[in-house]
Amino acid sequence: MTDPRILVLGAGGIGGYFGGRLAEAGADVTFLVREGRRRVLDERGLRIESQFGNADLDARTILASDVENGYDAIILTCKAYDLDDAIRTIAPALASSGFVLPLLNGVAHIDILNEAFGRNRVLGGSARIQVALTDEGVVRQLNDWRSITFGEQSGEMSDRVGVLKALFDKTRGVEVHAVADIMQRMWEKLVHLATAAAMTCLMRANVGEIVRTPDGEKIFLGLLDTMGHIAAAQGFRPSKEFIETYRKTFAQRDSLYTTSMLRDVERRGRTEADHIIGFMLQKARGAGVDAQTLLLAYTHLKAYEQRLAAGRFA
Ligand SMILES: NC(=O)C1=CN([C@@H]2O[C@H](COP(=O)(O)OP(=O)(O)OC[C@H]3O[C@@H](n4cnc5c(N)ncnc54)[C@H](OP(=O)(O)O)[C@@H]3O)[C@@H](O)[C@H]2O)C=CC1
Ligand SMILES: CC(C)(CO)C(=O)C(=O)O
Repeated sequence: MTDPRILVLGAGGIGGYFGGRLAEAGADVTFLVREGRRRVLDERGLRIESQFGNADLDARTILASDVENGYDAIILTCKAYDLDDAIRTIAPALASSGFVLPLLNGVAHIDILNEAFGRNRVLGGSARIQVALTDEGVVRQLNDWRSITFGEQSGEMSDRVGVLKALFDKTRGVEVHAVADIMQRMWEKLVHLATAAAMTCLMRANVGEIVRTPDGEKIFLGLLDTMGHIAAAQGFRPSKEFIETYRKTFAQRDSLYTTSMLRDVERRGRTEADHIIGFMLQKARGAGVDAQTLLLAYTHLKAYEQRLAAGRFA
């Protein structure tokens, strides 16, 4: 597999950025999108705005109704609430020797994908980036985070992981890591994201705005510890280095850092509350970890969902 046919499901923030960077570097990339996104891509092309270089690309797109078999790699970039539909859509596209690389936040989707495709056809993956799709359909990168990390669930350094890494190595604006401990990395990312998303959504503020309140830093760091205990109870204790890094991140008084979940709330969209915050709460309960702030954040997001569903936002 030297020049894999790659299908990227979704051309939103993550799919548009990483798929776009691969296409820009000459990889064989097709985007599987829905009608609305296709219209924008056909009219305006795929535009990436980034401090690592803007790009205007003619993205090759297909709809679910056009799907044919034969893709060697499918990069899955939907939100968790679209996962079931996405699985149904990509299943006929995956070549018999092909694999799926999901870039969703969280870890719960891995079991679902394993069930659908078999564990040996599903890589683990994680993206550390802040990127959003603007109202005009532009993929806008918001800071200098730009890494993608992936690997076999088994830990093997397989040829297909090497091929994918080599393709990303050719791109600009992407740092790529092929790793032998992807599940540990995904859990660490979940500890980071769940802490950041719970706090930014609960307070409707960025990290700096929270830290500058009298007790914000204490609550933030307490929640980071709680998330670490939850991960440890699942067999994925975050490393000391990881905790030290994020203790600094969540104590930074001038930080402008926000999360994609807060951006979803602010645009009155659906969130991944169940997949990220609800999942961690459920694991906390199972392990007997005290998680009051997490419970509050989850309740807050579920109340928001009800208000959204009832159309009670002006
Ligand atoms: N944005 C960020 O900074 C980061 C996001 N993540 C994670 O990455 C994942 C994706 O997030 P993000 O890119 O921001 O989300 P977006 O909403 O920007 O993009 C998701 C895209 O997937 C498309 N999609 C969903 N289902 C289908 C389907 N069946 N067929 C075709 N297209 C489909 C959606 O299409 P449509 O427009 O038609 O609904 C949408 O454009 C999430 O799990 C998120 O938590 C991880 C790190 C950072
Ligand atoms: C935590 C962060 C910013 C890191 O990539 C993220 O994943 C998100 O906002 O969804």
